[in-house]
Amino acid sequence: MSQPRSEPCTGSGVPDPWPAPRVREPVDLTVALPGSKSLTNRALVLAALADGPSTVGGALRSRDTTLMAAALTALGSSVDTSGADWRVTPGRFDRDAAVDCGLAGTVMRFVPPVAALSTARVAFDGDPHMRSRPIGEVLAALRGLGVRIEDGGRGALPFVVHGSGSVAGGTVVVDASASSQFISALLLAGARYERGVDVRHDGKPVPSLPHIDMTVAMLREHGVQVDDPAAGGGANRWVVAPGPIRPVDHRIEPDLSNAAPFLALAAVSGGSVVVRDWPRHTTQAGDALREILARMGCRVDHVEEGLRVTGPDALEGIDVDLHDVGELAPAVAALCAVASSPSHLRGIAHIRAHETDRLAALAAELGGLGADVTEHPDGLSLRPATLHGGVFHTYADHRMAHAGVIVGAAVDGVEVENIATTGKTFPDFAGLWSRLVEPAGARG
Ligand SMILES: O=C(O)C1=C[C@@H](OP(=O)(O)O)[C@@H](O)[C@H](O)C1
Ligand SMILES: C=C(OP(=O)(O)O)C(=O)O
Repeated sequence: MSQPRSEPCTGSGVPDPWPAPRVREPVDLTVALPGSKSLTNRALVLAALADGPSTVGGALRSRDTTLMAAALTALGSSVDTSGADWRVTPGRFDRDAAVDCGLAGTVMRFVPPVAALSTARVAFDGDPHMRSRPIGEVLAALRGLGVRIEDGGRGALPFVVHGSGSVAGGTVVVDASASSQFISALLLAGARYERGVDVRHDGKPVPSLPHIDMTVAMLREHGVQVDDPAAGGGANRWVVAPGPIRPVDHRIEPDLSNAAPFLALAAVSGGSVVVRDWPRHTTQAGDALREILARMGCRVDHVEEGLRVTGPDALEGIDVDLHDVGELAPAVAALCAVASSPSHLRGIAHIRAHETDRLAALAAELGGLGADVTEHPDGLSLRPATLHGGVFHTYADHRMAHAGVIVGAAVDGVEVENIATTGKTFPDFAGLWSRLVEPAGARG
C-alpha cells in the first residue's frame, strides 16, 4: 500500500518510504546521465598529485565526489567545485587534516596513499558502516612502503596517517580479492613515491578488473609509465615508475553503471530507452550492461544520440558471472526477479563488503516482495514468481535503491525506503526518475 506522500520526508522533501513509480506502458525515453563516480574521483586524485592545475570537466556532483574534493582540499589542494567543470590546483600537503570517507570506498582507499605524501597528520573516519568495509590490506601495504599509520591494530577506520613528506615506495604484496580498489589506490599515488611502486596480488582472483584497467589508462593519460604484464587475464602485478604526473583536462563520461535502472525501464516495459553520449570505447564496468541486457532478450543498439535498449515481450533470466562488474549486481538481480525464466548470478562474494552485504540485502528485500530467491556464498539464484508490493529497504546503499525502483516499475505498491541514499553517486535521482517514469504510468 502507498504511504501518504506528505510524511515522513527525507531531508530533500521526498517522502520516506517513497512510492516507486509504476510503468504500465512501454516507455519511449531519452535520458542524459550525470558523470561517472569512478572517473571523477580518479581524475580528482590525479589532478591533486599533478604538476600543475587542471580541470575535471562535467564532474559528477554527488556525495562520493564532494567527499573526495573535500578530502583533497583538506590535505592542501585547491578544488573549485563552483561550476560544472571543477578546477583543481595542486598544493602542498602540509597541514593536519581530517578526512570524512562517508561510505565512499574510493575515498577510504584512494586518499591514504596520497596522505602518505603529506608532512602532517591526516585522520580518517566515515559512516558507521564504513568502519567494517575492508581497508587493512592498503594500510599494511603502506606500512610496507615506509609509511607510519596508527589504527589501534584494527586494520579499519578510524586510522591516522602520519606523513613524513615522502614515501620510499618499492615492492608490495597485497591480497586484493576483497576489492580492486586496494590496487587502484596504490597505483594512483605510486608515481609520486621515490621508487615508484611494484604491486603484486596474492590471493583469490581480484574482482572488478575493469576498474584497475581504468586506473592504468588514466595514469597513462597523465604521462605515468605503468607496466601491467598480465593485463586482461589473471592479472596480478602492476608496476608504476616514479616520475611526474602531467596535468590533464578531463571530460567525464556519463556513469554507465548508473544507467542500469534507466535501461531496465526499457527491459521491464518492453519499451525503448536511449542513454545519451554512451561512449563507443570506455573502461567503465557499466559498459557490460550492453551484453547482459542483450542476453536477457533486449535489443541493444548504438545510435547517433547514444545507446538504445529496447525491451522484449518477456524478459529472459540469465546465468552470468558478475565478478568483473559486481556493482551491476543489484540492478541485474532486480531484473532477474521479474524475468520469465530462472537466473543465476555468480562470482560476487566480494559485494558482501560493498555499501552493505548486497547478497544478503537483495535476498531479503527481493524475497520480501515475493521473489523466489536463494542466497549462495558467492551469488544468488532467482526463479520466476509473482511479486507483490511492500517496503524495499536500502541499507544506505544507492544500488539497493536502484534495485527497488526497478522492481517498483514492474510491480504495484513497491515503496523504497531512503531513496535519498541514491545521492551517493547521483544528484536528484528521485526527481529525474519521477519526471521520466510518471508520464508512462500511474504511481504504484
Ligand atoms: O575503483 C572504483 O571506482 C570501483 C571499483 C569497484 O570496487 P570493488 O573492487 O570493491 O568491487 C566498484 O565496485 C566500485 O563501485 C568502484
Ligand atoms: C561498491 C560501490 O561503491 P564504493 O566506491 O563505495 O566501493 C558501488 O558504487 O557500487
